[in-house]
Amino acid sequence: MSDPDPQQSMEALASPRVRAQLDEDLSPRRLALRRIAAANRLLIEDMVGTQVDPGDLDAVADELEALGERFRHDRPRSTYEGMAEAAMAGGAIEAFFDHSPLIGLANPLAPPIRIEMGEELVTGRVTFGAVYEGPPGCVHGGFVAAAFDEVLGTAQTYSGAPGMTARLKVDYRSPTPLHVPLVIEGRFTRREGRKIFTEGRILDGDTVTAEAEGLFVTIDPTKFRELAEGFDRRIAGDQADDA
Ligand SMILES: CCCCCCCC/C=C\CCCCCCCC(=O)SCCNC(=O)CCNC(=O)[C@H](O)C(C)(C)COP(=O)(O)OP(=O)(O)OC[C@H]1O[C@@H](n2cnc3c(N)ncnc32)[C@H](O)[C@@H]1OP(=O)(O)O
Repeated sequence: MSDPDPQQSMEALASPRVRAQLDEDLSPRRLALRRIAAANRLLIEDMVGTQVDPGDLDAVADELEALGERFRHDRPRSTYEGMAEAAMAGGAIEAFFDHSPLIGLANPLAPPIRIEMGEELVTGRVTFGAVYEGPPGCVHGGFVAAAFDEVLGTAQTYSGAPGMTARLKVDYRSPTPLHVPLVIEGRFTRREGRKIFTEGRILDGDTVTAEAEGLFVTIDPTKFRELAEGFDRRIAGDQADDA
């Protein structure tokens, strides 16, 4: 038996999360939405602890409200536009991850975490800014857990049959600092039937700030489509009610 072609196995591992972070082959709309999100992210970050003259704050609020009018819509809308059913069969689902609250380059709430996938190790790189503050100068524990969910959620794809998070255990070992480049490691450890076991840690240099174990349960991929379709139906229902 010949050894697996490393190039091929890397391609097999290339997750939509990783592809979602490339700037290649993006439509002008997606590129612009990423720019808007980046500007928005910076705005939110700089707003915390702003030195703007208190007398100018109302004028700034007026400007922001006027800008907000350009994006205003009065009910939730689907972000799945352009995601044909074929997307679930291996097409371009990375547009979905553009909106991820953790890695999404078109989502200003996302720090964003940058994901790399090695042969066995998933590495997330992130610097949490002021808006993620929990204890003074430190990342809020809920965001630490969210970061693990994303990175372990990527690591579980090495099982070949990924699913949804069933359980996430986090041990907070030492405070996780803001404004410092952090490395989040995630590994797939074993699979028992539908249960997929993962573990990970967050590193600030050599210091382990947190460790986690994640249990994922394999689901039929069509469940994601059902969730998306259910969401679309709920929105459509709301709109019909309002009509
Ligand atoms: C057009 C649009 C297209 C979109 C494109 C989409 C592409 C999408 C691709 C990727 C998206 C990824 C997005 C990132 C997300 C990051 C990860 C998350 O945040 S996920 C959100 C948080 N998680 C949930 O909301 C799950 C809620 N829970 C459930 O839905 C169910 O509980 C589920 C599926 C987890 C399991 O339910 P069951 O009915 O299928 O399976 P049962 O029989 O209950 O469990 C199976 C085994 O697992 C154990 N198990 C289940 N839950 C457990 C738990 N909490 N602790 C310990 N064991 C547990 C059970 O004891 C059982 O074990 P025994 O086989 O008997 O040994």
